[in-house]
Amino acid sequence: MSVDLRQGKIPEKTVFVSAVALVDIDHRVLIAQRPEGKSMAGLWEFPGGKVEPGETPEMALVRELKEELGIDITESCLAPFTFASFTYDDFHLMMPLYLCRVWKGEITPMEGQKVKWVRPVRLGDYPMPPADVPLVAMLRDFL
Ligand SMILES: Nc1nc2c([nH]c(=O)n2[C@H]2C[C@H](O)[C@@H](COP(=O)(O)OP(=O)(O)OP(=O)(O)O)O2)c(=O)[nH]1
Ligand SMILES: [Mg+2]
Repeated sequence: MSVDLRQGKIPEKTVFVSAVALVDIDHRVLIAQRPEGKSMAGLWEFPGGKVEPGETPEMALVRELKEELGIDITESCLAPFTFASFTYDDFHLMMPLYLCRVWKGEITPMEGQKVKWVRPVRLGDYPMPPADVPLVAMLRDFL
């Protein structure tokens, strides 16, 4: 008989997601509400999404920000900031968070999602996925 001595949840897979905090000149950060029909619908998140095979996290963000927000960013403007490593019920999330202060185009929610510019001290007013809680604390200290 084998006994599993590991404590807690054992994730069956790791999901690699790339996310970005867009920062405006007033040091506010853009968050977007996850649309109905997606997992964690209604929670507020940093823009981004799953890194597809053959992509770097930077390439994934260039693609996702075009798809989700209609803006162009260049990989060179993405500054690595921190990361989330969090075990959900059915997967482990690995999510680098970049900062980006420069983009081209008007922010346009392309998927009907709500977006908001929020001061870092007010981010706590918006329910976010549990993986994001430490990221919010770091943004509050840094920005
Ligand atoms: N984009 C983003 N995803 C987050 C954050 N926090 C967090 O736990 N996640 C989780 C939610 C999802 O399980 C996963 C992102 O997956 P997603 O479904 O939004 O990915 P995607 O944009 O590629 O969308 P899809 O094409 O798969 O529908 O990461 C966050 O701040 N931003
Ligand atoms: Mg997404």
